[in-house]
Amino acid sequence: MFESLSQRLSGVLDSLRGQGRLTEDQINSAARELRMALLEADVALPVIKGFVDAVKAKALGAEITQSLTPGQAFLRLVQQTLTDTLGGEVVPLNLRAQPPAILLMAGLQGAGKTTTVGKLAKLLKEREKKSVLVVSCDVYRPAAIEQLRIVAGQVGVEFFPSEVGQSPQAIARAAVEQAKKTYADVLIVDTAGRTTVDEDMMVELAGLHAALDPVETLFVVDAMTGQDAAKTARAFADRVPLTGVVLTKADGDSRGGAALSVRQVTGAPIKYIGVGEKSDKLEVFHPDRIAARILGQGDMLGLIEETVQRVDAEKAAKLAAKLKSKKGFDLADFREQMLQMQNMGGFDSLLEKLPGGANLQAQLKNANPEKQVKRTIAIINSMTAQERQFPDLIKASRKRRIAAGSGVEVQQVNQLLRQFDQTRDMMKKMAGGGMAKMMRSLAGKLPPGMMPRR
Ligand SMILES: Nc1nc2c(ncn2[C@@H]2O[C@H](COP(=O)(O)OP(=O)(O)OP(=O)(O)O)[C@@H](O)[C@H]2O)c(=O)[nH]1
Repeated sequence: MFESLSQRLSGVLDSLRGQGRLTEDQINSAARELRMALLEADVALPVIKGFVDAVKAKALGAEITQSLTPGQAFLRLVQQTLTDTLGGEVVPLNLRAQPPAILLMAGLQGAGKTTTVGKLAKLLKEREKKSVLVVSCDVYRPAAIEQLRIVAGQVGVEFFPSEVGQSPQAIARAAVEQAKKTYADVLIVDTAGRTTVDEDMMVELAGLHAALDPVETLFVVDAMTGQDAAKTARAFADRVPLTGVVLTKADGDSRGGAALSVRQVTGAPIKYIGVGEKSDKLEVFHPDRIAARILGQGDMLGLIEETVQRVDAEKAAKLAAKLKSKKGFDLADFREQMLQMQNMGGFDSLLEKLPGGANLQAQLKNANPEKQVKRTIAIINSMTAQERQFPDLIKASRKRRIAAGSGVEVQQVNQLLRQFDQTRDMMKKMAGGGMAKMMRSLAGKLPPGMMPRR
């Protein structure tokens, strides 16, 4: 995410690290570098000016010039300014309305509106336990209505059919009636987008807004379009009161200009960030965590949340019980853990949240964890049930057979067995109550609604 900006900023900060003191000249030069990095990231000019002025003014103050570790103090200052520029605090989705809470989606064609409707519907259904109805008011393209129908089916929410030729407002009103009749908690209304901002689109959107009186009007915008994204958002915000922005395609090689400009240019907070095409690739936008990620500090809390959400709580509980039983932890359990890791949905998004910046991520990606997990599962699959239960008894001749059966070298079978031993030792230590303690303390730190409810 925002890789080039991340590298540029980390470069500026690295050059200050380890300095005993920072002179005014060094601060001015770092400020110039920051300005260049933000220009390259296609951040809107007034935002750059505000950012650099704020950093410079504070950096020249006593806190940094007299700090014993000025490089670190400067990093904290940039991180805080970056967080503020991205919006400061998380602004949660507002669903406080007489049901159905209506979410109106707006944006240009291809920005990712329909995909985002699906992602949002899934998130509300699975994490908030809301019943969701979706409807398309794109009466110009039957394919758009069909796309929403398919997306709704994929994420398992109700779809209200509409047809080309109907008026968008009539569709919207009928959908509200349907939502009331079926006691839906949330109604998400997808709208038609055009390739550029045009008057007809604005009039239609303003009409829909007036007819629906939505609790949220979310502007969906492609992060790849840089500061243009902020300008387009501004044009929309001038016509309908936007309550939030969804920044899509942040997984691409977007330079970061949209994320850094949108809040200040429109006043509307970024509420979600789209990080992939699949329906689970939508994250709540945490300005502080994104700032930390951009500066290579990682996002451990995000990583933990993602892990907790995706791990199957029931299986984890069974595993914990088994650890305490006489049988203990065996290779079948180890395989189960590997399958759960696969289930965590793409290692890329996990790696991105580790501290260490782009370089470490690249190194880890080269190690190809996905492939290693697959190989581990293949090796365990080639064993007999008894071997999985008592791996210590596997003889050399069997190791050769297992290696041949799973298409690997014997050395890799040995490596897996060593890895299993280490994991088993660790699990034994945790079984003494450590695991439960860790989970409880984690649960206390997570925002409500983040723990799995299975
Ligand atoms: N990589 C990536 N692709 C995305 C993301 N969100 C949407 N897309 C892709 O962007 C393309 C356009 O998305 P749509 O949801 O069809 O866009 P739309 O705004 O509804 O477009 P119209 O219906 O034409 O107005 C699709 O190929 C999506 O898969 C994202 O967060 N990451």
